[in-house]
Amino acid sequence: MPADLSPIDKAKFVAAKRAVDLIEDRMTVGLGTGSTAAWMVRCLAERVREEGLRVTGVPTSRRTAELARQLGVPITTLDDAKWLDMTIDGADEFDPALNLIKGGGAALLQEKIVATASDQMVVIADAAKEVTQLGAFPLPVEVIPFGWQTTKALVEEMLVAMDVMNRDVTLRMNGEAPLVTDEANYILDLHLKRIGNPRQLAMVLNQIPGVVENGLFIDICDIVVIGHGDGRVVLRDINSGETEDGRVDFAPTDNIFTDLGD
Ligand SMILES: O=C(CO)[C@H](O)[C@H](O)COP(=O)(O)O
Repeated sequence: MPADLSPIDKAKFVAAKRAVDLIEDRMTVGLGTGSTAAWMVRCLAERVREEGLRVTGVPTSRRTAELARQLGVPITTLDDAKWLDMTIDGADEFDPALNLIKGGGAALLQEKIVATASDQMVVIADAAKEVTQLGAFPLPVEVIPFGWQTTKALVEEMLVAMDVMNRDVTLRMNGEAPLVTDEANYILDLHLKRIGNPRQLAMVLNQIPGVVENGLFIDICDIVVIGHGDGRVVLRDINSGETEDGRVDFAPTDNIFTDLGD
């Protein structure tokens, strides 16, 4: 086991491990995208290997599909699965109502479709992702490349009309070129600092021609599992109102480190 794993990676690992314990035999599970979700795929692969857990994963990105394949987690498409028991995914921010900002890894479109098609969405996060108000993390908005500058201008106009004070909008780049998502779209990042009414903003953004989807996940997340660097794990369930405070031993097997590519 690498001795130099950072506290943040330990926090991501323990959150992922606790969430993977929620998976039952024969479930169909949405597999999120990002560094925390990658820990989840590794922990899930362990259960498949060690316990013979029968699970079918629905990946939310090409990256996650590739990792699942490498680690031997059976996967299918959303069209095949149609409906899922659970999705486990990371987030860039979550608020007290478990509303989220997602899309830091540019997979928000597939992530939202898969999470919405699931009985339960479980978010796994290190404690730094918890905020009282969303918006410090730039809000990703997926737009089609055709006429993206017009779409950007329309987004800016809408932010003025909504009296949003901080409204810098930038095109996400990948080196010199625009970043292209798995669905061949672009991402606009909205630097808003704080979002007063996330529900309203999410609805208004999706009315703009050229906008495919936005990274606000409203009323989608059911459970958040918050990991800490010392092994403490807090699980909050928005439906039952219950909070569980526990620990996960940081004792991953060597196997789990075989694919630390992120
Ligand atoms: O929304 C996402 C990808 O589109 C990720 O879940 C989000 O960016 C969190 O990533 P990480 O776990 O690496 O912090």
